[in-house]
This record gives sequence, structure tokens and C-alpha cells, in this order.
Amino acid sequence: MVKAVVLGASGGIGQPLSLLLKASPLVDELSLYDVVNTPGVTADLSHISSIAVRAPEIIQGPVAKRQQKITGYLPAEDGLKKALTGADVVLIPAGIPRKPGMTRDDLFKINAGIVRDLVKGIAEYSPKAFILVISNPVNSTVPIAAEVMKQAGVFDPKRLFGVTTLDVVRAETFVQDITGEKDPSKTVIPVIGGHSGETIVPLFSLAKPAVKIPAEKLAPLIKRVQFGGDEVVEAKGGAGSATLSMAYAGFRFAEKVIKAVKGEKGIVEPTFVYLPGVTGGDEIAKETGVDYFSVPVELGPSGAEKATNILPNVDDEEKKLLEACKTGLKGSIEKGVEFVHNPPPK
Ligand SMILES: NC(=O)c1ccc[n+]([C@@H]2O[C@H](COP(=O)([O-])OP(=O)(O)OC[C@H]3O[C@@H](n4cnc5c(N)ncnc54)[C@H](O)[C@@H]3O)[C@@H](O)[C@H]2O)c1
Ligand SMILES: O=C(O)C[C@H](O)C(=O)O
Repeated sequence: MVKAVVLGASGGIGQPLSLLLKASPLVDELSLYDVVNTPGVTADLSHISSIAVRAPEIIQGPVAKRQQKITGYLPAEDGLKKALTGADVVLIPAGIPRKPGMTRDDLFKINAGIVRDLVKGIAEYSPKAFILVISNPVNSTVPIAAEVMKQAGVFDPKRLFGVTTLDVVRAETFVQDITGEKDPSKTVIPVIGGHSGETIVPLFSLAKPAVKIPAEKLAPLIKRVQFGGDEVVEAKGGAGSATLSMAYAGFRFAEKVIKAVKGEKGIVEPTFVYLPGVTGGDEIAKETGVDYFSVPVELGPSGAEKATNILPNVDDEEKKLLEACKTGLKGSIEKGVEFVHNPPPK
């Protein structure tokens, strides 16, 4: 039985993400939490006739179908506690999005506190849940989540993920314009580092199968992946940032976590993790000089089971990108850690 929870479920990402989770046969129970509108979103989704299935290829035995359960809560009457109790996977897209001219770091002032308080709830009501952080700035909100869990004495680094899948999805999509690949999701492109501008490092030299990118097209392609978020923010003209593509990406990552937990083998996905807590991560932390980094991670029943060090395989141009990435990441990580230990006065 899998209970998935969305914190920030009424928002631009929260609603389509909840729809995808409601339509997924991997989810038995879906619980929605937001400071507004959850009764409406929950009532709406509750009319969908989807069912939960235990696929025989994942779990031995005959296919068992069950009716899904959906619940929705507001903060009143212990809503957060009720939403989180019994949670297996918690996705957090709560918080404000960017407007044109803003950086993700400009969101820190408001979103840092939102993520801290929601993770305090997770530490109390569902400390063993897998936590998938979507709220920006991810480079800081994931360290915030880790510090809150540490303070509560329940931090398991294998269970905390910064969702960077949208960068992978963008790399797959944008490279298609050059290669003409008909099914972009068949091209695996590792995107490592963090989730903002130059901290996003797509590694086209390590694409599988290999891709041929003309030299003059490579730099613009890398830039487009790094600044893909800005493209959407500009196009929306003040109405927010990527929501639909993010819901797709968030669901894609959540589905992989759930499948791995259910026993499916060989699932490897880039995700922003606390390196010292994941097997293989120490070496990467030493090489990058930072404790948090997105790398391809093997997922399994206990979560992030192994971090893959692909740094020795990158080419010289990518090495330069990595230098800029490390510098950018360091400050954002420290800012998140500091926020939990020395919160600014209210
Ligand atoms: N990781 C990524 O790749 C990625 C991609 C896109 C957007 N984002 C980030 O996701 C966040 C959400 O974006 P959006 O477009 O859905 O924004 P949105 O404003 O449409 O929705 C955010 C929702 O969070 C809710 N919320 C606010 N405070 C809350 C709290 N304390 N508890 C519960 N819910 C709360 C709001 O009521 C709202 O419904 C932003 O920070 C955005 O930058 C991340
Ligand atoms: O760009 C943003 O602010 C949202 C998100 O991080 C994205 O990459 O689309």
C-alpha cells in the first residue's frame, strides 16, 4: 500500500501533480494539503474512477485491484497531521514561484520558512516518508529540509531528494531538435549539480546512446537547459513559472521512487542528495567540495542506495561548467543550513 501526500496541492504544480498521482495505479491513497482550496481540488479529483493495481511484474502474485482513497486538508483541525500520518512519499511544491526578473534565490525569503515548517510536520508525523522537495530555491530548500530532520533526530539521507528531473526532461527534449530523435525519453542525458542557472550541468558528452551535436550548437543547447526555467517565466509574463512540465517531471521521479521501493531493480535517476549519507557520495563530496549535489542515484527499497560518480568521465568543457556550478552551489547550501540554525528575526 502506498500513501502519497502533496503539500501545496492547490497550486500551479500541485494540481496537475495530484492529477497524475490520482491516475497512477501505483498510488493507493492520495492526501492533499494546502493553505487554500484543498476541499475543491479533492472533491474534483475524487470523481476520477482510477484504481490502484499491484502489478505482477513488481510484486509476485495475482494482479490485485483496489479502489483508491483520496483525502484533502487545510491547516485547521490538525490538517497537516492528518495529511501526513501514514505517508510513504511526500512531495513538496508549496511556495511562491518566480516572476520575470527574479532569480530562484529571490524566493528564499518566503519559501525557506514554508519548507522548514512543512518538514517539521514530516519529522513529527511521518519521519520515515520519502521526501521529494520541489519548492525553490532547491539548492537551499533541500539543506533546510535536512537540517530540520537532523534537529528532530530523524534524518535519513537516503529518504530526502531534491527534484531536478525537470532539467533532465528539458535536456532530453531540447537535444531532440538537433538529433531528430523521435522518442527523446530514450536518450539518457545525465544532468548534475544543482537546480538554478549555472549550477545546472547537462553532460551531453555522456548521453546514452551517444548524440552528435555540431560544435556551434552545443553552447546554446547547454544554456537553454540551464536557463529553461527563465524561458517559461518570461512566456508566462508574471503568471508564474513552469507548472505542467514540472508536474510531469515530479510525477516521473515519484513514480521511479515508488517502483524502486516496491522492488523494481536498476532504476537510476539524477537527484539532489546529501552526499555524505549516500553510499558512494563521500568521494563525490570530496571532489566537488560540497555536501549536496545532483548525481545519478540508484534507487531501491531504502531510497537513494548508491550515488554514481561520473565526474571523472566528463570532458574538458564540462569540467569548466562544473567549476562555475560548485561556486554557485556552495553559498546556496550554506544559506539553507544557516537559516535553520540562526533564523532571521520575524
Ligand atoms: N524543482 C523544480 O524543478 C521546480 C520547477 C517549477 C517550480 N518550482 C517551484 O515550485 C514552487 C511552487 O510553484 P507553483 O507554480 O506551483 O506555485 P503556486 O503559487 O501556483 O502554488 C504554490 C502553492 O503552495 C501553497 N502554499 C503556500 N504556503 C503553503 C504552506 N505553508 N503550506 C502548504 N501550502 C502552501 C499555495 O497556497 C499554493 O497553492 C515554487 O517555489 C517554484 O519555484 C520548482
Ligand atoms: O524557473 C523557475 O523558477 C521554476 C523552475 O525551477 C524551473 O526550472 O522551471
